[in-house]
Formats: sequence, structure tokens, C-alpha cells
Amino acid sequence: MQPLLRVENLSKTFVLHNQGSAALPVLENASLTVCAGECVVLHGRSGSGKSTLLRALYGNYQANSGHIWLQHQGAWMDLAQAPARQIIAVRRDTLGWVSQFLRVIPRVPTLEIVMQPLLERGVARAFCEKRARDLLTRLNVPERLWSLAPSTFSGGEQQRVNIARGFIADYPVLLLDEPTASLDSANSAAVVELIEQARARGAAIVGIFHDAAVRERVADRLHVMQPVNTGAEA
Ligand SMILES: Nc1ncnc2c1ncn2[C@@H]1O[C@H](COP(=O)(O)OP(=O)(O)OP(=O)(O)O)[C@@H](O)[C@H]1O
Repeated sequence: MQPLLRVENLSKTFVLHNQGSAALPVLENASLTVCAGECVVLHGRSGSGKSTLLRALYGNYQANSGHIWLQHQGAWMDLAQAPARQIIAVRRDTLGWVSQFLRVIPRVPTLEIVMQPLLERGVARAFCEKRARDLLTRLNVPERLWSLAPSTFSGGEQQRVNIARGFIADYPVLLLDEPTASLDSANSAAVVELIEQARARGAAIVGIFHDAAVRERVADRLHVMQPVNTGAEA
């Protein structure tokens, strides 16, 4: 199998400047390889650093040391060292992020929000719109809502709009932050199907799923996270 993402000795310590600069080590030499067509689920106790690792992989958190090697446009690049401009390009073409939360853009209709990641790649509008309609239908978002801005939608409706947006482009690497959290079983099953399709087309997927049934269905393997031992309890 072809590796698309290689995390090497990634460490992250949060420094709480408003609390006497307390240092909170969360990741210590985290290492992980994910291949095309593979779904690796981050697993561990609450507070073991799953979200921190996923956010570092998306470039939201700057690691203190280590590497995040990513296959981007046919070459390896280190996301941990990449300038902001390159991170934006990586997010457009290579690295997808799907979470349960929609960042609502005022007055922009649902269909536009879902299409945007594909439009930004220069894909023809008619194709983008067809895909957006297909995804919104699969995710049971009623058609009467598609022309409205989602700011007034229910939590579950916003979540499904966000998932449609996250799956509209065929990203080679997908990061999933609890995409099925608080969905009912029919909608959760629709998301699981999207994940299985992404895996089948060769996406490398890293995710967090607290629902054990979903985890068992999508995970090729678990990456078990241990809380960093600071020695403070000794
Ligand atoms: N932005 C931040 N600033 C300071 N500390 C943080 C920050 N984000 C996370 N932490 C701390 O890092 C530790 C790991 O948090 P993280 O959210 O990564 O854990 P998790 O395994 O995803 O937990 P859960 O399963 O409860 O969501 C926690 O102790 C948390 O308080």
C-alpha cells in the first residue's frame, strides 16, 4: 500500500500564558503512517490528545518538534514546517477536514457553501452543483433548505451541510473529527457510506469516532494514544 501521510516524532506542549505559563505536554513523539485506502482511527481516553493530533495534522496547531510528511501534488512535503501559503494550497487540493461543526457564513446559501471547495479548485459550476445536490440528498437535507443560509438550521442540519461540504472534493487525505456525533442512525449510516466510498477510491483517512459501532465499521486499525507521562504523579 502507498503511504500518503507519515507522522514522525511529533510533540506538542501547550503553554498557558494566562496561567503562570503552565506547560501541558500533550503529544510526545507521536508517530503514525497512513496509506491510500486505509482508515486509521485515533483511540484513547478523554484527554489523551486525539483532537490535538488531528488539529496538528490539519495545520491548526504548530507542533514543537517532529514532522508531518504529506504526499502533495506528487511529492513529499512537511506540513509541520510549511508556511501558511503552502498550507492553504494543501487544504485546497490534498487535505480535507470534516467535523461536526459548520462555520456558518452569513447570507451564503447552503448549496453555495457545499460547492465552494470544488469551485475553488476551478471545477465547472454545473458539475459542482450536481455533486452538491447529490450529497445533500444522500444526507437527507430537505431541498427547500438548499437556497437558504444555514445560520437558522438545526444543529443536525448544519452538521449534515458541513459533511456534504467536507466530502464534495475527492481529497487524497481526509481528517474526520467525529463527523457522526449526534446524528441519528439513518444519517450516521449515510456518513459511514461516504467514508467507505472515500476509502474505496484510495483516500487515506484519519478519524476520531466515539461511537463504538461506527468505529468498528470504518476502522482498518486503531492508533492507540497514551496520555503523556509527565512524572508529576510519581
Ligand atoms: N488549545 C489548547 N490549549 C491548552 N490546552 C489544550 C488545548 N487543546 C487541548 N488542550 C489540552 O490537551 C489535552 C488533550 O486534549 P484533546 O482535546 O486533544 O484530548 P482528546 O483525546 O481529544 O479528548 P476527548 O476524547 O475528551 O475529546 C487536554 O488536557 C486539554 O486540556
